[in-house]
Amino acid sequence: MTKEEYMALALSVAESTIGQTSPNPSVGAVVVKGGRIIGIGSHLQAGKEHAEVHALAQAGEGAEGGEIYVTLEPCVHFGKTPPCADLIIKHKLKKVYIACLDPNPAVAGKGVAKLEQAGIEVEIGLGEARALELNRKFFYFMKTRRPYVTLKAAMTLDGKTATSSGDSKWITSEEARLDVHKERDIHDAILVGSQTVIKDNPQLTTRLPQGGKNPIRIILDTNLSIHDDARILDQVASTWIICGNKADVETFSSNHPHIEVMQLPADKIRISDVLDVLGEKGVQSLYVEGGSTIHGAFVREQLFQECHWYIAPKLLGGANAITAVGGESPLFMNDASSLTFTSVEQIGPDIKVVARPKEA
Ligand SMILES: Nc1c(/N=C/[C@@H](O)[C@H](O)[C@H](O)COP(=O)(O)O)[nH]c(=O)[nH]c1=O
Repeated sequence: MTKEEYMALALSVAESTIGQTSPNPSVGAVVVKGGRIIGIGSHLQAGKEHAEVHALAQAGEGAEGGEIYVTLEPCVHFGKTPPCADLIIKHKLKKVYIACLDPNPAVAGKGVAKLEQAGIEVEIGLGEARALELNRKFFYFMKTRRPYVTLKAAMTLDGKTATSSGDSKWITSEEARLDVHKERDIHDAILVGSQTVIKDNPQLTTRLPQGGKNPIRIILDTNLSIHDDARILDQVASTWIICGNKADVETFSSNHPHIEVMQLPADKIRISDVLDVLGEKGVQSLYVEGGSTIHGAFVREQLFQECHWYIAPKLLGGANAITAVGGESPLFMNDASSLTFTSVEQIGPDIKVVARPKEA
């Protein structure tokens, strides 16, 4: 295998753990000696061993004089296990290939410096684009201390997410809705507005055949208006409610002591305040399932990093049907958010379009 192929293997191993390592990044490592793979490892869960620790444990003494391919710069800090840079030095590897540097400015380059000081050759950048993409959300959070926001909407071909009576069951297919649960599984949190809770009474849990992690359910509810029997108030998953400063938190909390309520200082909920609060709570990735008014707020304030549009081959019609992105229309087309399509894929009878705002 070529060095590109060894790094591609490390990247594949890292990609297979996306969503399960939060708040840590997903990392993969491959140890090679004499053209033979002698160790493969990935970071599987925050608090557990890093990828290099697993790969080097598998390689054992045979690692001496070998090379390691790692998708993120080896750490220099003492966590659950000693720094990976020290472990690589201890195993006397000859060369380290690093796909991308740590995004944290406090540690970026420190792992490389430590390895080079110990006389180990380091090559940076092999598979860098794929390494940056795989931890895109983590890197964004590290840089901004705000969650990476993905807007998700399911709509008819003419952009409707419900009929004028509010009916939306179902627009997209089972297969497309299953894909939504895969997205929920890899996100730290999911967010909807109180209108969606009142209209749809959603569970907002991850229901995959193979199981999965429930994201934290975040409800924007200015006046704590959701009904006491709403399903998201059950104890199947964590639920946080963000409300305005006029809401009667005391009464709500006495009725629902297990629900975390975050009261913002203003009477209206501003998305930028929501993202600051969630960032402080360590939420790195946020999946916004709407509805229309919520999407309108995120789009108007340009506070999203990605949108996933699931489009069904149906035409609903009706100027009074519910549109995917509500709120006020800008006066001019120039005021539209300019995006770039990053992928379009068919899922069953539907298509999933992923688009991102043009890099600022
Ligand atoms: N109507 C549709 C959706 N509807 C999305 C939201 O309006 C629902 O309230 C939410 O997904 C329900 O969450 P649950 O209770 O956990 O299943 N989403 C989709 O992908 N396709 C649809 O056709």
